[in-house]
Amino acid sequence: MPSIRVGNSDDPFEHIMRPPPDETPEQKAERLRREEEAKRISQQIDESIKMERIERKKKRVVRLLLLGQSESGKSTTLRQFQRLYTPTAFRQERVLWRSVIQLNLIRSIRTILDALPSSSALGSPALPEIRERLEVLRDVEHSLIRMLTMNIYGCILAAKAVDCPTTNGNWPWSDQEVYIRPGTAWKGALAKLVQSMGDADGDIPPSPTSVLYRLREDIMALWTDRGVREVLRRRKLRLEEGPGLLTLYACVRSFLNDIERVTSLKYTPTEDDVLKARLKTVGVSEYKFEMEASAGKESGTEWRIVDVGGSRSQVTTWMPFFDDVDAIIFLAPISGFDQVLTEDRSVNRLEDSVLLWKAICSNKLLANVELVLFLNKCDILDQKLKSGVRLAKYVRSFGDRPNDLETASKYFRSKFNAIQREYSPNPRKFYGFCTSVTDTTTTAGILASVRDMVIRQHLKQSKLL
Ligand SMILES: Nc1nc2c(ncn2[C@@H]2O[C@H](COP(=O)(O)OP(=O)(O)OP(=O)(O)O)[C@@H](O)[C@H]2O)c(=O)[nH]1
Ligand SMILES: [Mg+2]
Repeated sequence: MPSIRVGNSDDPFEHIMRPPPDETPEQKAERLRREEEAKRISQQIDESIKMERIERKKKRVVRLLLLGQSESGKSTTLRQFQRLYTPTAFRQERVLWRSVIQLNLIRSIRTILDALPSSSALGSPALPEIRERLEVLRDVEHSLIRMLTMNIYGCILAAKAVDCPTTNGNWPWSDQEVYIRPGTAWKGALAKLVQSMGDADGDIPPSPTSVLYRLREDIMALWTDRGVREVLRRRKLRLEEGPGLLTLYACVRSFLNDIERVTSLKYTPTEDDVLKARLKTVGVSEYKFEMEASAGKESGTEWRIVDVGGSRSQVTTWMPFFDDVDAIIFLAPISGFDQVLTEDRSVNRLEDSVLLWKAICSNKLLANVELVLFLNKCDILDQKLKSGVRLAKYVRSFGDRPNDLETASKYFRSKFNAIQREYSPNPRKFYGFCTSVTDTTTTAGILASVRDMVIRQHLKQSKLL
């Protein structure tokens, strides 16, 4: 490329910038003033670029991965993070969960209806009529699923024939569980849908809210009927009572302990309801947020929490996220010692968790990643043991230790710790907590410890780089 040579200078701009030869003293003073001003502005810009760079370096992006089998409590843990660290957004989104919670409740009622024998010689004399009136809930369930699936633009939510056992499978939707696709887009889509309905309740016809309200007495009568309870007991539809939550069977979540509240016309989910709602995850989603100043932490810390689908077919999607992660929270729902996986009824839930834990501990890609173990669903474990289920019957090595929560959780903790010690490629510290992630008070303290540990680990890693 030809160069422009003017005078003795190699600088092509000198020629352009050189003052005119006939410059008057006034013009010169004005030029110098302008040059001084330009220099000041340029220095200001340089300074702000420098500051921005320092800020960017200081800004922490911490990555946390949630792992564990399906229904272990990963998404619930993520919601706890959201509740604690982005409380405003979490509160605002509560209304979007109403349809999911209504569906959870209706599912449980339908499971009970399906479990009842057709003979009318059962429970109170009014039961046959009650059952007949409740049949309409099948249609409501159908329309709620449709709304949560096809009607939401682009099938952001989807219903799929999954692994969910049914009592008699004679209903077209009985083996389907609604799940969410990755990302938070479903919330936006649902918000738009609720808005577009235009009515105060945000329902679609037939309004699930009004049907549930009309049937609330019947629902309560069904749920409290002694004959019905006896059938559920005989058919081994185990009732797992959590605080305010009652779980029927492995895959059916319900709000049967809150019928009056959930079926009211003005029902808006509470924060606890959102934590207890069941919406299966399929795929992997990264949730980004900055801690709100109101959450008591400095803003500017960006968190990226990855929530994965835990069912067996989903495990292969975890791998790409092993790179560049600061810490992993692994959830093992220890209440599942006497349960099987919904997707493979030949596999014991606890055994599956142990195998997954072993695989994570021994993974070379994760050799320097901190592992935090949540022995989850301790509330259900407690109730199970108190109701007389003997742990040693399912876990022989538990032997004749006392059949209580404290002994059982200590036992599990030491077993998981031993696996971690044996299989980790490099020695690592063991962080093991007994959790009930639906419980906000205890979980808040645990998540604060995890947060501090993750930030410490992140800083340590940054210094090593
Ligand atoms: N009682 C009780 N219920 C819990 C606990 N943790 C989670 N749950 C409930 O168990 C159900 C499953 O929890 P999720 O957080 O959806 O499970 P997940 O691991 O995300 O499951 P996938 O998305 O299928 O992988 C939800 O209804 C939760 O409210 C707990 O500690 N105690
Ligand atoms: Mg999930």
